[in-house]
Amino acid sequence: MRAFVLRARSAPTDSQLFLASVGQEAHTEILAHTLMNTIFVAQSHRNDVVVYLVLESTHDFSRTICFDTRNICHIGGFHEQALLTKIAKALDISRGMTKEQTRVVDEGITVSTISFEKLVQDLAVDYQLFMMDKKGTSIREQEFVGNPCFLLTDHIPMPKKSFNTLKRLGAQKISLGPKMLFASQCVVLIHNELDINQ
Ligand SMILES: C[S@@+](CC[C@H](N)C(=O)[O-])C[C@H]1O[C@@H](n2cnc3c(N)ncnc32)[C@H](O)[C@@H]1O
Repeated sequence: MRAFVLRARSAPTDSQLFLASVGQEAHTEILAHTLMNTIFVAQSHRNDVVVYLVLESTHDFSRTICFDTRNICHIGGFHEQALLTKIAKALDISRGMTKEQTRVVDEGITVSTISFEKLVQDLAVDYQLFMMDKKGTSIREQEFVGNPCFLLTDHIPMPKKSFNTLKRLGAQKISLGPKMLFASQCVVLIHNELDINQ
């Protein structure tokens, strides 16, 4: 399995605010683009990928929306609007949830009130964590054994305190080259590298 975590620090957990933030400062379209490129291939979707979108602009708890491609049946299309609608639906379903609760959104899709820190601690049990960083080891020099999990952010960088948590969990920094890319571009390059080498 390949896992991808997009930590969207500026993404609102209120569905209406989330949808209204497309093209605005929070750039919530990043979530749809990243989801699209992580899950879909031409005429199909991958079936060995789990994507976690962590939305952190909230009055109560972060929302972690999980898309597990082993169980997803019909997501409603791969265009931006379909994916944004699905995320907004998950946010609506999550209203009123207490800390560390999970609800089913659709087949293969869940929403949880768990934080990024708790999520990565849980993922570290089954996955080797890789933090995407322009200054890390080149992905072409990295050997992948077992299940990799790639950690990305939106346009707001990872806060310093998270680095200590990630270091403790053995996360390694991986680079895709000298240009600063969108998260949605990173996932294409990561998939391609693994597709060729695994
Ligand atoms: C638009 S970038 C985030 C930019 C953010 N302002 C920063 O300074 O980290 C989105 C995500 O892609 C990752 N990323 C962008 N270019 C990369 C590269 N060349 N190699 C590895 N990761 C990259 C970043 O680490 C981040 O997780």
